[in-house]
Amino acid sequence: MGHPSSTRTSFRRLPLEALTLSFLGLVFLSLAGLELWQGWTAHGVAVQRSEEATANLTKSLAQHAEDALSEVDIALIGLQHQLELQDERAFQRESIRALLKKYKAALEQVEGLFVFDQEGRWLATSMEYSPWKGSNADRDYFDFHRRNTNPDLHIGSALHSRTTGNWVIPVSRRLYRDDGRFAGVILATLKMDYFLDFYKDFEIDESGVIVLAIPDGTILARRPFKDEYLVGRNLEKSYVFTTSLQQSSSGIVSIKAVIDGVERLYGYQRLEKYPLVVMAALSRKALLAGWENHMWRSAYIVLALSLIMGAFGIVLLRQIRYRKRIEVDLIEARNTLERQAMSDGLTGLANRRYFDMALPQEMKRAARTGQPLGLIMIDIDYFKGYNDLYGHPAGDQCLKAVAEVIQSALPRTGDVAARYGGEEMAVLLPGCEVEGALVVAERIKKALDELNIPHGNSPYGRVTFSGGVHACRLSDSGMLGSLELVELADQALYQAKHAGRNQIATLPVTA
Ligand SMILES: Nc1nc2c(ncn2[C@@H]2O[C@H](COP(=O)(O)OP(=O)(O)OP(=O)(O)O)[C@@H](O)[C@H]2O)c(=O)[nH]1
Repeated sequence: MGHPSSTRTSFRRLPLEALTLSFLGLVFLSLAGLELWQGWTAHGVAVQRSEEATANLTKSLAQHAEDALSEVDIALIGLQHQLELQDERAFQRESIRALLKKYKAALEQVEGLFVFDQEGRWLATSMEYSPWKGSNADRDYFDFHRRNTNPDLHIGSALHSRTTGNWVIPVSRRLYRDDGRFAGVILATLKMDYFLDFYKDFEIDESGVIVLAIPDGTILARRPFKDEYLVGRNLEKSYVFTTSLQQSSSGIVSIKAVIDGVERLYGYQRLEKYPLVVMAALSRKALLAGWENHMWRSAYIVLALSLIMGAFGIVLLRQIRYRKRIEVDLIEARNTLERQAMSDGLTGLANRRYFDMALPQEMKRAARTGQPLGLIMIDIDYFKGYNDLYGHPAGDQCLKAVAEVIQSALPRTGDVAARYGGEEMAVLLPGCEVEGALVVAERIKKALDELNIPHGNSPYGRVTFSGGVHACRLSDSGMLGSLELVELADQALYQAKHAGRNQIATLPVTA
C-alpha cells in the first residue's frame, strides 16, 4: 500500500527558500546598482557644475582686474600726454598735482599717483604731503622703464609703499622726451586691499584660492593672503604657468598646488589687454562635498534598507522553514491518517475500503495493459468454533497470525492483501493468471500449515482456511465488472467450503 503524493511535496518547497534568497539578493543588488549608477551620474553632474562655477568665477575675476587696470591706464595715458606737452623747465607742479589728486579721488583702487624725473626724483604726487626728497630710481619699475623703450603699461611686483607702508601693486608708464629719450616715469600704486576686498566677497571654501599674478608667475594678490606669498613665492613652476597658459589663454585644469599641495580645480585666464593672469582654484574635495554628502546619505539609506530587508528576509525564511516543518508534520499526519483509514486496525492488512478502491483501479489497469488480474478469497475454517473454544482475544491473535502468513507469502509490491470482512481475507494479484494465483494460494496454505496453530474445534486439529481463486483478462472478461470477479472468486470459495474446507478451489473453465 503506497502513498505517492508524500514525496513530491518536499521538492516543491525547496525552491521557495532559494527563491526568497534570490529575490532578496536581487533587490539588494538592484539597490546597490542603482545607488552606484546614481552616484556615478551625480558625480558627473557635480564635476560639470564645479567646472562651470570655477569658469564663471575666473571670468568675473578677469573682468574685475581688467576694469581696475583699464581705468588706471586711461588716467596714466592722460597724464602722460599732459606731461609730455609741458616744457620740462616750466613744469607746472601744482596743476599736475591737482590733476593727480583728482584722478586719485576718482579711482577707488588707486593708493597714490606719482611723477618721477629721469633720475627717479619725485616731481609730483597725489599725496597730501610734499614730495619725498629721495629717489625711486632703485625700484624695479623705474629700472624697467629706464632700460626699455616699451610704451606699454608696466605692472610690477607687489611692494610696500614708501609713503603709506601698505602693500601696493605698481602700475607705470614711461615718459618720453621729444627725441624719444627717457624722461621719467608716471606711477599709479594700486591698493592690494582693493583686490583682496573683492576676493573676500566670493563664497569659496577654506582651501579655495584666488590669485592675481603677472605672467612670469609672480603673485600680486592672493586669497587667502599672507605676506610671505608675495616674497620669494612664484608660480612659474606650477602646471598652469608651465603648461596650461602656454596652450590656451584660459581654461580649467585639475592639479595639486605647488604652494600647499592641495588638489584643486584651477580656472585660469590671461587678460587680453594687460599682462596679468587671474586664477581661481577651488578644492576638489570642497566642490564635491555636496555630492559626497548626498552619496553618504543615500548609502546610509541603502544600507538601512538592506538591513531591514535582511531582517525581513530572515523572518521570512524562518516563517518558510516553520511552515515547511508544519506542512511536513501535517503531511505525515495526513499520511498516517490515510494509512489508518486504509488499513485494518487488527491485522495491519489493507481494509475493505482500500480493497474496494484498489479493485476497480487494478481492473482498469488490467484492461489498459491487457495483463490478467488474479484474486484469492480466503476464509478461515471453523473460526466460530475457534472463538468459542479459545475466546475472542485468542481469535484476534489467530487472525493476526493468518494475516502475517498471507502478507509474507506476497513478495511482489503490487500484490494487495486485505481483510475483506470478519475472518475473510482477499488477495489481489495484478498480472496473475488463475495458475499463478493458485500457486500463491497454495504457498499461503503451506505456510499456515507449517505454523500449525492448534484448533480444537476443527476436524483438522489446526487452523486452516478455504480459498477461492479466480482471475480475469480483458480478452476473456469482455470487461468483467469488479463485483463479478469477487463473486466468481467467492463461488470458488463456497465450493472449497462445500468440498470439506482446508482446500483451494477454482471455478471450472467455461469454453
Ligand atoms: N476473534 C474474532 N472473531 C471474529 C472477528 N470477525 C469475525 N469473527 C468471528 O468469525 C466467526 C465467523 O463464523 P462463521 O461465519 O460461522 O464461519 P466459521 O465458523 O469460520 O465457519 P466456516 O467459515 O463455515 O468454516 C464469527 O464467530 C465471528 O464472530 C474478529 O475480528 N475477531
